[in-house]
Amino acid sequence: SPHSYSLLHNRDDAHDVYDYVVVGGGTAGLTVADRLSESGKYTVLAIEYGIIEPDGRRNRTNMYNITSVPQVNLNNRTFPVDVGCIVGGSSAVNAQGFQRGTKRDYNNWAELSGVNDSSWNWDDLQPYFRKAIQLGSGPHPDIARVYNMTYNAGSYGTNTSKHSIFATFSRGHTPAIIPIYQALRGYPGVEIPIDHSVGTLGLAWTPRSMEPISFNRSYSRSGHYDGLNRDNYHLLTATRVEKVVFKGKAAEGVEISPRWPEAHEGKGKGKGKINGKGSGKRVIRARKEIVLSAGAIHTPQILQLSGIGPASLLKQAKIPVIVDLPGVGANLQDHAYQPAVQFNWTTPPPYPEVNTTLPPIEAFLFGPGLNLMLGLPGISPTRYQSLAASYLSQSPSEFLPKHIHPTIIAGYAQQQRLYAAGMLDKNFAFSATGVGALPVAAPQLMHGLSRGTVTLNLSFPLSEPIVDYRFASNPLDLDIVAENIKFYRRFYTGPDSILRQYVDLTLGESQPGKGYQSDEGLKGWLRENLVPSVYHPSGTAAKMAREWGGVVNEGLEVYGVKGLSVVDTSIFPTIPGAATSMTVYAVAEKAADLIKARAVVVVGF
Ligand SMILES: Cc1cc2nc3c(=O)[nH]c(=O)nc-3n(C[C@H](O)[C@H](O)[C@H](O)COP(=O)(O)OP(=O)(O)OC[C@H]3O[C@@H](n4cnc5c(N)ncnc54)[C@H](O)[C@@H]3O)c2cc1C
Repeated sequence: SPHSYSLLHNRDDAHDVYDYVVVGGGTAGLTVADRLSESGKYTVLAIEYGIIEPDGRRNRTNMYNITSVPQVNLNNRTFPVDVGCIVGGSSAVNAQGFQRGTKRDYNNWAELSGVNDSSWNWDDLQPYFRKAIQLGSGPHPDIARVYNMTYNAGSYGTNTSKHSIFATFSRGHTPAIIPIYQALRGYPGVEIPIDHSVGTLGLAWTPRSMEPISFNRSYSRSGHYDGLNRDNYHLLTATRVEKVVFKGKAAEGVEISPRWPEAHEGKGKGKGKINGKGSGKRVIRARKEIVLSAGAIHTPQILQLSGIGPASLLKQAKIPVIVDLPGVGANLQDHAYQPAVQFNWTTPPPYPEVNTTLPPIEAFLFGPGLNLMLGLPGISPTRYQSLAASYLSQSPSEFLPKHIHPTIIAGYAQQQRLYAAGMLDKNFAFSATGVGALPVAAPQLMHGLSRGTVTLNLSFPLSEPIVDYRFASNPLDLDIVAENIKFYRRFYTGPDSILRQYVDLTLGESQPGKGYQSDEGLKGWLRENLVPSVYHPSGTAAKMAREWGGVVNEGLEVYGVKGLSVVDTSIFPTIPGAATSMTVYAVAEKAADLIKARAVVVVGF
């Protein structure tokens, strides 16, 4: 019966009312649902469109099928918008790089709250990073010795319970990366932090979201769902939340529909339950709170379908307006992926004999977790100040969508002020590159200046939303990425480079190629080749002041209504200069504490 088994195969098995309904059984959703149900005091239902499947299979059945609109500044190319559609969400399918942003990233979040005493800053978030992420294991001692690999154990928790998320360092042993590693260590502008978890940048080793010993994926399902078996916690899969239903301004419940006409799981394996009743819609109510954790693409869609969003858009869609919140679906950010700057060795540099019993692994392109993260002063010592000055001189509305609401412009003006300061800071990332054994560098742009949108498809509101990254709508984005290319050209072949004896720029540069020397030439190449997303969408229901286009307050509660909160990457006011999953776990841990603190205990199911 559903009372003793937490996975519901059919929506008809769910109760009519729970204390909490969590929408989305993804990275944040399963974390929050675990924390809200762990005391046993509250009943919790998590609702997930995906099903229980093996992790890591990047195919179309565990990924939504969404394509961006043509990107006008990238030669009208379109891009896949990959988001996990599976229990565990994107944490079940992601690339497992595990990092947090720098101090400035989270201190900016506090600034963008518009309140003086915001606890969403670097210092106040660190205990939540330690609660969220346990140190699986540090590097193997041989690797630490050979590669000077250091890490800060104190950045992680020490819990070894299997109901945890683990950060584990690589056991990869790749002697062929040593020459590039040594050359980077001595290169001007490259600092050596203890690791990237301490809030500063440079050349350091990054763990992965892996369990120790087994090296299996550590993700929200393994750490926050498998084996919990709590009577007060149900997970309903293969079920779509279409919208939140209101009584006045109070969120009462969610309207759900089955993913398939007869929603059930385990078809053909004797596990599923088919009762033929699964095709209609149904409302499930929440006594205390509905938590939207559907991710940065679907959370804004659900809000808009529920009547919370820009009033002008809702009117066009003929959706009654519950609250006019122009920020819903605005402020979309991601990290952009720059195709590799690629050289060929004339003769590869020799690497030393390494005394270890570890088997070597091949890590030619990305290496065993060695990452170079740079701020703009490190990338472009000659231009960073002028780039910051020209950014600051822009009118904030200049590159936002036309006719955008004034509150969005006001919020962007704040972001612009903070990013212009960040451009002068060597610890505010504009470039992150995995380091491997080949003379190839494919940096990500970590703080784009453009802002995109997620909006309802007005013709088919229940189909996938319209995603527009609007990448390079702010032309300075391409200038910054061009500086990244020039950094790697200098590193491999410039006068300071100790690698230049192995690479000849004129002969060895296979990409972009020696034909692309001018800034205009490089930017043209980027328009044809750059990818605006590495699947880290963020910011579409931002925790910012309402007069700055914010959607949720300091408690992550949606402005203007009661009983509705958002906990996922949508609430990031600005994207951190780091892959996003570690941060969303910390956000979910903090959110669970905030939600519990405002709960009043009610007894009974
Ligand atoms: C291919 C890929 C590679 C990545 N690589 C990395 C990496 O190396 N390192 C890193 O840190 N980050 C990486 N990321 C990003 C990171 O995984 C995400 O930022 C993070 O997991 C998002 O968490 P979330 O809780 O916001 O959303 P998700 O984990 O995406 O969860 C949202 C959940 O809501 C469900 N849902 C959506 N709509 C509905 C609805 N209407 N009804 C019911 N359920 C719904 C979805 O199915 C999903 O399970 C990657 C992501 C992808 C897709």
